Amino acid sequence: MTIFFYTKTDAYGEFSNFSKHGIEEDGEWWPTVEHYFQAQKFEDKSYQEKIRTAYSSKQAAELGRSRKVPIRADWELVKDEIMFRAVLKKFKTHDKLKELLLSTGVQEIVENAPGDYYWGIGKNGTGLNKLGKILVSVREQLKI
Ligand SMILES: Nc1nc(O)c(N)c(N[C@@H]2O[C@H](COP(=O)(O)O)[C@@H](O)[C@H]2O)n1
Repeated sequence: MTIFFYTKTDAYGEFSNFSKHGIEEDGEWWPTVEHYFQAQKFEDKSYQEKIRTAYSSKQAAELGRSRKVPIRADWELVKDEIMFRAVLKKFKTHDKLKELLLSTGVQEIVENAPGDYYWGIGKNGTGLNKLGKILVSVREQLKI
């Protein structure tokens, strides 16, 4: 069976980066993985802080997707590794989430995000599902 997730309130919503499960990175507390991931797009420290303190993951995503502030030149090269590290930290930080992820066994995990053909599968199912694949890699890492 395949595990699909997308919104925070549906089954496996905890797998979304928008879920309220914070992580500590770079000596700071980030309210969600989304806050951390979006902030890493920028070299501007004050803009990073604006994203870190955004009142919701949705607002953090909006700030991170704005191009009023330039993003780092190497973003496309580093974004997968940054996402993996942040998601791994989330599941190492929250024991209940770790249990939930391990309970999925060997099943495929899919971010059913209609508008996202990179991290999710997009509207027609042809997206790359990078986040789902990262969750599977994190699950493997947690078993070691
Ligand atoms: N809930 C939700 N809504 C969307 O519109 C989405 N695109 C996603 N996917 C998540 O978006 C994050 C990365 O977005 P960008 O690379 O900045 O566009 C990442 O957390 C995906 O899982 N989720």
